[in-house]
Amino acid sequence: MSGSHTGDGDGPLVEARDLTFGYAASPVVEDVDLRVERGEYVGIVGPNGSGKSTLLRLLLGLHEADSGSAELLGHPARAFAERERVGYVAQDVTEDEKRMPITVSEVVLMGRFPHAGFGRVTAADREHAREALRTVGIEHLADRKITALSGGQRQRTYIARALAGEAELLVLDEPTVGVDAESVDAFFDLLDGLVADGLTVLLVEHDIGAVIEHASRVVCLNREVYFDGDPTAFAESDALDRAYGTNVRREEGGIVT
Ligand SMILES: Nc1ncnc2c1ncn2[C@@H]1O[C@H](COP(=O)(O)OP(=O)(O)OP(=O)(O)O)[C@@H](O)[C@H]1O
Repeated sequence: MSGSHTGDGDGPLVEARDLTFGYAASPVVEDVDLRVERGEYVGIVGPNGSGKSTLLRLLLGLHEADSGSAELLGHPARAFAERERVGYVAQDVTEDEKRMPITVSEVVLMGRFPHAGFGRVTAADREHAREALRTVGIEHLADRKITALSGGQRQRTYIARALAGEAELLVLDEPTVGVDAESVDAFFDLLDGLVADGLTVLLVEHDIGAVIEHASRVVCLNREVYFDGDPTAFAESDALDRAYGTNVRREEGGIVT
């Protein structure tokens, strides 16, 4: 999964220092320090509107920080060029996507383009793409138009594209929104398997219980970082109550905010 890239040594895949950003005058992400090492599985939680998606976009270099810095695989995030090394599964279906009358297998094959010699996709590239579809369990959807997928199937398509591209880091923004409970369990099992195979995962997720169960580390955000560390310690800490500004109920089988 680590691909053929070796240039960045063993440094962190993500490194943010004092990262601050606001759409208008007041910041929605403030003084955030975050470091993600290779092999980690980091879950970002926080109340609605707490800056989680914005933070991901800053880390990916899609917004320019007002102050502080964000580095992706050792490069300033804004200038990072080797996009195939980082798979991003965004929350919403983009307008571009809606206009794309292409199939699942074509989307996944696009992950191979940076690897294809002289811009030519080979039989080996196609096999990589098929393998990625098999890994995420949607081989049967290969010829389906991406505009005709459920939310969960779409997420898997973009994960497959990242795998086909040999991404080292997978960034997901609320991948289980609108996905039924059974499929959510299957989805987290899939992520567990990918992490076991060496992929690094950074995930924004509203289901705190799922993050505590699956991630190796939890970051709790409400504009600023309220907690960064071990999931079990997080479940027992008062950071959750402070960040959500409410008493969070801990019930068997989950955490209710
Ligand atoms: N493009 C934008 N222009 C102006 N304000 C924005 C924009 N995107 C987000 N915001 C505001 O920034 C704040 C943080 O939003 P963000 O989407 O990062 O939060 P979030 O934690 O991901 O929320 P949710 O859990 O509801 O998806 C919110 O107050 C939101 O209304």
